[in-house]
Amino acid sequence: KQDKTLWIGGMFPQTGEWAGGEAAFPAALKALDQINQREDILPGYYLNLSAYDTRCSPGLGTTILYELLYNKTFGSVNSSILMLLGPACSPVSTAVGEAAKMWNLIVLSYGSSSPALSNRVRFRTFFRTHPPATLHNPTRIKFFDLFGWKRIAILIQTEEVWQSTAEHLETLARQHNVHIAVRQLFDNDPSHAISNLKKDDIRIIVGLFYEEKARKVFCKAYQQNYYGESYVWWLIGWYADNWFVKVHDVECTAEDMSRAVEGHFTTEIQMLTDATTKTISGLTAQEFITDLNSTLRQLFPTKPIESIGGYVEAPLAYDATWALALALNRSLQRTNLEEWTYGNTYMKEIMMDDMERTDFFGVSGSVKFDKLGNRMSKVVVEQLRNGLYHRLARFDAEKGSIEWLSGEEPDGSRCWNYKYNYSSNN
Ligand SMILES: CC1(C)CO[C@@H](CC(=O)O)CN1
Repeated sequence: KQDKTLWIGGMFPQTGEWAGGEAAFPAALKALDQINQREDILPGYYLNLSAYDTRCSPGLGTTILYELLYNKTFGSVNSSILMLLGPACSPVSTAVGEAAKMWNLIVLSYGSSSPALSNRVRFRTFFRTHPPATLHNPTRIKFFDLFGWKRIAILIQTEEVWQSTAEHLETLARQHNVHIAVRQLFDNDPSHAISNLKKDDIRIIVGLFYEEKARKVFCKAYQQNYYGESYVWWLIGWYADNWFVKVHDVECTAEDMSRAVEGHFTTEIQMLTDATTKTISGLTAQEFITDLNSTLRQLFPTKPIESIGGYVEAPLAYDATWALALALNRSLQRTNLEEWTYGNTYMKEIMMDDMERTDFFGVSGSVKFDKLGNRMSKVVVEQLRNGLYHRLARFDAEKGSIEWLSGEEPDGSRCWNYKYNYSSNN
């Protein structure tokens, strides 16, 4: 008996500001193949994906949305897409997510970090397996509490994602009687902001900026002698590992930069679980990555794996595809999805409810959404020592617990404890 087809849309950027679709699309297709082989998921149906390249452009993403909505005929039957997998880039998710709710279309992103997307009024039907950038903040506050760091500054590049993350950090800080003494914004040149931090004798700084600006910040900090053991920098952890010695765009040497950045902490969302247990797909996270690596080597034979767009986020795309299929599988028990049309708010409410029930173990860890449609994940804390990043701890924001990694727990004797047990009462 020929299975009937259910359609979903897909948006995967292959070029642009963030070409996250390069690795995310193959990962999503792997999940789709595995799902369509499972008799217990959407029995009697074949889940088909109509995917497009958004080039990380909001305008193109919007035209693709209309194409998906109004190109009523997929394959041989008239059908509407039940949900949208993607977009990846925040600006595209902002445009598409705001419009999609008007068609009662659920949007499940695997790559958008903008805190603005947590607005449940604007993005009523938006979910994401990629946590918002604000998820770093509870981890930062936890460490400030731990070390009695009471007086903090935030150095912010003027971009929506960083400014809204800073606002969230300030709100959290107030609840934990941590004082955000200074907020310094900069657009392109951080020199003035850094001299202000120095004038205010700030010692603990949270840096919210992209990698290219990070190099500018630390070259200026080096030149103003605003670095060393009396300063504790908290940076974003997903820059390239050697970001500070790629000195092509700053006037400092790799030596200067290495001295300026030595000892800083980073926070990064964990996107591939360390667990060795089988996930919803039957594969362990390692088996998934090994299989993905061999596929990516074939697709991009000349590119080093880590430089393929969305390589780090690929587990989020794989798990998003599973989350989408499992939600539809639940809805199938309650309503006839073949009769779905975009005006059917009754069916939309069922699918929303079933998406909100998402709760399974995937390759990126436990997959669940909070009431704003945000993924909750663990956050890894690292420290740069002698130019190499060391994993210190993993923080579970949901439980508020820190898991110290191999011998890094602060026992008062280790180098990093005396070095950074700095109490900024000044
Ligand atoms: C960790 C990062 C690089 C943050 O930006 C995301 C892309 C975006 O939010 O536009 C992808 N993942």
